[in-house]
Amino acid sequence: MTVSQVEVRGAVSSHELVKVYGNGPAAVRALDGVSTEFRAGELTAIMGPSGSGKSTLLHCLAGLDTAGSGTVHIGRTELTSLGDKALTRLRRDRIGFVFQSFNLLPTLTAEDNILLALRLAGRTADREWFARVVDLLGLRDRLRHKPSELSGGQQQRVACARALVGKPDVVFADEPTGNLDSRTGADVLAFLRASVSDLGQTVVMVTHDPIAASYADRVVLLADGRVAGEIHWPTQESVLAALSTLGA
Ligand SMILES: Nc1ncnc2c1ncn2[C@@H]1O[C@H](COP(=O)(O)OP(=O)(O)OP(=O)(O)O)[C@@H](O)[C@H]1O
Repeated sequence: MTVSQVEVRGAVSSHELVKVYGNGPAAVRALDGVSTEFRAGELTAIMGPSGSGKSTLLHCLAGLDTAGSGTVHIGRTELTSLGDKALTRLRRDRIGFVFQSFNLLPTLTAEDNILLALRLAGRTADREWFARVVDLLGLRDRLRHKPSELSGGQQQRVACARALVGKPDVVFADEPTGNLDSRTGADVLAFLRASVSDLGQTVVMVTHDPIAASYADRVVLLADGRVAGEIHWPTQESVLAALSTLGA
């Protein structure tokens, strides 16, 4: 398959992505030529040992960090060639984010948190889509609550709704269950899974957790800043076995 075919098919792709931190003898090659594709309508997990480059890759794919060389495409748009303004617009309009630490604004209600980015962009929410997302996430009776009045799992569900409400091309999730206990973590993973299976969204998630990875359609494995393999229809067992061969 040629690169251009990959660009058109994949929701997100990277080609020979290189990111070096620092310089001289202390330089760290966090990404060392990462070429990979994340397909539309799939939930993909990025896994690998600590320090293998997972967060750096996610941040470069999402336009939160810039690579030293190589390209990233979101659909047909080459993100790596965009100026600051266009990149900000692309992040706002076409990408959703879910972080480990929820990142909700404490003074706003759940509903206002969910809708804030759309309002700042001067867009109005598609009320039918908003209702589907809110119902999928079980947030209907929590919309008037502030984050401090919600449990950690509910706050992360609000963050998922915020990521999905603008119908982004892709949602990037960085350790979305890292701050949750296993039961509420399972709820959030089930919602991310349903956002793909039921709403047709595309999710790329960094995780350490083989259970979280087992919700994915595919796992992309990183080691030492390079793609070290992939697992289709991962199970906890297949993920653990693959990670142990990588020394994780
Ligand atoms: N801002 C930075 N400055 C210098 N080195 C960095 C910086 N961010 C990351 N690194 C280094 O780049 C490499 C990849 O880091 P990254 O955080 O992407 O790995 P990771 O796989 O997400 O790790 P973890 O699983 O521990 O979160 C590591 O060696 C890390 O120390």
